[in-house]
Formats: sequence, structure tokens, C-alpha cells
Amino acid sequence: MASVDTVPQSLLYALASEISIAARDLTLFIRDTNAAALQDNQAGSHDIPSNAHADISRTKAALIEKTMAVQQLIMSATDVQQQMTLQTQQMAAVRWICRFKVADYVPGAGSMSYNDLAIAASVPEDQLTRICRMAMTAGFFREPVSGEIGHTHTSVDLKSSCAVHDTFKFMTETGHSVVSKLPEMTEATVKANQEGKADKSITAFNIAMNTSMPFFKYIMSNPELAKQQAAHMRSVGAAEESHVRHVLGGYDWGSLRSGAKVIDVGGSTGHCCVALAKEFPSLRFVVQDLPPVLSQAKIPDDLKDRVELQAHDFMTPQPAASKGAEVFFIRQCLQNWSHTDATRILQNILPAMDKDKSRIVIMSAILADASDPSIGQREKGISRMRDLFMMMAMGGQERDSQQWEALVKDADAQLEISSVNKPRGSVLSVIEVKFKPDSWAPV
Ligand SMILES: C[S@@+](CC[C@H](N)C(=O)[O-])C[C@H]1O[C@@H](n2cnc3c(N)ncnc32)[C@H](O)[C@@H]1O
Repeated sequence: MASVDTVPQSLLYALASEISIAARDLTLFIRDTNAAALQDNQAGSHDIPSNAHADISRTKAALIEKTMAVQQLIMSATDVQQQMTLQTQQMAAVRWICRFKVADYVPGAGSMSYNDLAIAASVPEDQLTRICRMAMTAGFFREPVSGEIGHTHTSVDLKSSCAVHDTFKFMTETGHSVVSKLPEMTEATVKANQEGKADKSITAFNIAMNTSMPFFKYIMSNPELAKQQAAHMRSVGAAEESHVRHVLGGYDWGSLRSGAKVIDVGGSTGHCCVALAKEFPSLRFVVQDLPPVLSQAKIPDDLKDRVELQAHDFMTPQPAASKGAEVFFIRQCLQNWSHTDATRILQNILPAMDKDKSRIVIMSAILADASDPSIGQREKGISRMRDLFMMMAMGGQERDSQQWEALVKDADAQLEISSVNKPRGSVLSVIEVKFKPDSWAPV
């Protein structure tokens, strides 16, 4: 075997060295914050707390990105096929586990027999054993001794009381059936074009759910789906790339005057406003969303005087009370809509704006150039995953820089993008939109 000195420089070797440095930094962090985790070695034991410093979150993200880059370098097409098939089955296993609430019956500490678990969950033992053993290959559950099953740090979050359970259910039930209809969506689009009905948007979601209702209308008509979707948004907000932390650091909220009003348009259950309200005690917030989503909101008691919930359909003009608000914040919403609808959403905000002091702050992805080597495949993959899901579920789209410019200009020719900031480690950028300085000069 070659000594380390004689190994030629290669991307593989460079990545492995970077992984080694990141692993050292993460280990030191865990030693200082949760030393017991170093002995644990269960799936999820080396995860970091969601409020960890941004540097350590970036280290974790880099480890995931670089280990994925190493795999891509060394895997053949057959290896990739096996990996994808494995992930498909792992996902099917998690779907089954969530459907039968299996994680609820497993004790928080220690273990139980498959037989007892099968009785508790009312499922056949043979299926339970084989399916849980597949889920173990993805880090969910463990078999400390043969025939016994216990939780790992990750499987605990599959309990039906956890948001992760709801988001997995949404992804594996609704999301999975939508994704499976991608070719049918194209066939329906081609057929509509041939019949001269090109304006009729047919999504994979419409085909999968056998409905002509738009995505959100359908979701909101089913309380269970609305709950899962809201949980999904909270879980997306907890992922490093789209963590709510980037909302805090991504815009100069501190420069707003004391008492300034921030309206979170399509703000879901208020997780962004709650985080902002904790950090910026002089600001006031209004969370706008549809009633079924707002009904899931839990605003902490000490923030209720500064974080208001308001039912509002952003396809209609802003209510009178919004007039003159300093910030109309709209995060992760416009990608759900086509260019025409997204233009309308922005236009519905404009009459409520004070041209002098109001601005729209959009927080969304700006699609990277596929040839940009500075962005890793995982980050590109996550943006593409969102873009495709928007297309399949809602006929929406993620946008590149030119498409954002065009959207703002089509909403109103007097609007302009005044600044763009992409917080480090975030897949979302903060796009500030204002009226052009000369657009309100007396004529
Ligand atoms: C992708 S989520 C983004 C939520 C939140 N802004 C965030 O960043 O986590 C899109 C949100 O738009 C809301 N929404 C969809 N249609 C809406 C409408 N017509 N009016 C108001 N909100 C709507 C959904 O309920 C959902 O909360």
C-alpha cells in the first residue's frame, strides 16, 4: 500500500481531508456541549442543537455536502441505482411506520421484543420486523440485541406527537403520489397543447389526487393534510439550509424604527415572526395566512401583544389595517405560484405600501447557474427538488435572477430590487424590493 506521501493530489483526497477537519471541529463541539454523545454512536447522536452557533451548523452542512461529493466521485451507475432503490425502500418503510404509529409504542429508553411491538401496533410481526430492519438502515430504530427493538435519536422524532412525523407523512403519502405522476403530467400538458388548451395548467398533483382543485385549496379542505403541511413548513424551517436563523441575520431588522410593523404575508403558523419578535423587541408583527393554517399557530404568551394572527388571502388586496406597514415580508411563498399569480400577489401588496417607507422583503431561493462550481450538488439538488415540486404540485417555479427581476418589474414598473443578500449557509436569499426613489416625485 502507498504511503500517504506518495498519494497523488486528487479531488477525492482533498475532500477526505476537508471531511477530516470538519469531523474534528464537530467532535470538539460535541465534546464541549454533550460529551456523552461521543460514546453513544446511535444515529443522530452527533447532531447539533438547532440553536447552535452558525459556524458549527455550517460545519455540519459541509460534512453532509462533502460526504455526498465523495460518494458521487466513486460510485458507478449501478451503485447509484442501488442507492436510489435503497432510499425508495427506506422511504416506504418510514411511510409504513408513520401510518401504523409504530414509534409511539417503542419505549423511550431500553428496548422491547418485536412480538410485543407487533401486538401493540396491531400489525403482523413478520412485516413489522422486516420493515423496521429496513428503516434501521436509514438510522430509524436499532436492534441492541437480536429480536429487540429500541429507539435511536432520530426514530424518537417519528412519534405521532412530533412535527417530523407529520412532515414525513406528508412527504411519503401526498408527496410521493405526486412525484410518481411526473410523466403523466407531461403527457397531459402535451395533449392540452395539441388541443389548443395551453393555458390550462395540469399538475402532477391534480392527476395524483384526481382533483381539479389547486394544491393549497385542496390541502386546506382537509384538516389532517393542513396540519401535515404546516408541520412540513416548520421542518423545512428547521433544516440548516432554510433555517429560520437566516431570517434573523439575513436582513437589517435592527435598522427599522421602534414600533415598526412587519407583516408576514403567507406566514404559516408564525415561526418566523416569533423568532424575529424574540430578537427584536421593538418591532410589531402580523402573521397572515389562511384560517386552517393559523388555527395551528401557537404564539408564546409573552409575545402575543406584539405578534398578531390575521386571516388574509394574499390573492386579495391587503386589509386597510396594513396601510403604511414598514415591511411586507414574504418568505417561501412566491415559488408556489406561476409568474401571473406571483405578479398578482405582489400587486395586492402595493396599494398598502407607503412609497416612502414601506418595502417588500422577499425571502426565496435564487436558482444558481447549473454550471456554477462554487455551489455543491446537495445545495443545487435541494433547490432543484423545490423547483420540481413547485412544478408538480402547483404549476409554480423557483426563479433565477432574471426571473426575479422580471417578476418585480411586471408587478409594477416603478418597483426595483434594491438589495439582495444570501446569508452564509442559507439556500434562500433576501430580496428587498422598493419603489424607485423618483417614482413618487410630484409631477
Ligand atoms: C411554503 S409556505 C411558506 C410559509 C412561511 N412563509 C415560511 O417561510 O415558512 C406557503 C404558505 O402560503 C400560505 N398560503 C397559500 N395560499 C395562500 C393564500 N391564498 N393566502 C394566504 N396564504 C396562503 C400557505 O398556507 C403556507 O403557509
